Amino acid sequence: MGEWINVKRHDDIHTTIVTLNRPAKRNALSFDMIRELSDVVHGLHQDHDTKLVIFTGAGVAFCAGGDLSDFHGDLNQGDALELLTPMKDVLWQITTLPMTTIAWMNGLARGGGMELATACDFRFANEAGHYGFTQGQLGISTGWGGGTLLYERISHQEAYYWLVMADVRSAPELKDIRYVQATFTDGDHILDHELIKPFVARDVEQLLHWKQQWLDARDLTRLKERMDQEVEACSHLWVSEAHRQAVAQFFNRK
Ligand SMILES: CC[C@@H](C(=O)O)C(=O)SCCNC(=O)CCNC(=O)[C@H](O)C(C)(C)COP(=O)(O)OP(=O)(O)OC[C@H]1O[C@@H](n2cnc3c(N)ncnc32)[C@H](O)[C@@H]1OP(=O)(O)O
Repeated sequence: MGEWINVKRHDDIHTTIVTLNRPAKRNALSFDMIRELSDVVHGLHQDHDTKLVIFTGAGVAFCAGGDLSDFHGDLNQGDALELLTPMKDVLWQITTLPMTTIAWMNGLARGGGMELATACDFRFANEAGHYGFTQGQLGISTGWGGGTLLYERISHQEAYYWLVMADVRSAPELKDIRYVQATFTDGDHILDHELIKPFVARDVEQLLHWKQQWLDARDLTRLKERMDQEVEACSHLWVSEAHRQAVAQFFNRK
């Protein structure tokens, strides 16, 4: 078991649950966590016996995005580019995993936490949570490639509008724009949940085939280029006064 990322394999049903485990910080992704998550995801790429991977968070949050103590407001553009890139690589690796992936959004998510969910094939959201691509409120744009991925998940019009509004939405609102497949209220026992049972019922070959079909339907070279461009664009906004002030305001809020 890792320090920040728990991995629980259920070999009998070919399913693995990956849990971000930093509840006191709302599972905000520090550099250490990103390194650990990267190792986990690379391991999954070599795993030919798993058909389903479920990403979730411990405590009340799915993920509060990048840890703003690590991704702080005083980085220069080059440093921001360098520091944002590893998580973009993780999101790329998650997107291209050979098995079906689900974001079980057990609670709130913000910023990069939404990007992580967007890298998964399907999303289910707790009705108690609230969710936002709030980067626009921080003077930046999505920095890990998740804005690009959002255009793969929902209509271009809704994606564009949400990124500009940068607002926080309820789970039913996410369902309205088809960002999540369904919402839930009782999500503690993931594998027993009615929403997950149909995935578990499919066999390994079926799920691997459908995932490959999804990957084949995309221009992955262009998708990767667009994710790289997104990180570059975010790194330029990172040095803006609006961003520096927004991060300072977050830490001074209490
Ligand atoms: C870097 C990549 C970039 C991207 O590509 O998008 C990003 O992800 S930028 C980060 C975007 N995320 C945010 O702006 C979220 C900031 N956090 C919040 O707005 C709130 O904390 C919350 C997530 C809505 C939760 O609110 P609440 O339940 O009221 O808890 P607290 O605010 O008291 O937080 C508890 C604890 O967690 C720490 N925390 C939360 N989020 C982060 C974060 N992103 N980075 C670092 N630390 C975070 C918060 O400081 C509290 O710590 P303590 O004060 O020590 O208790």
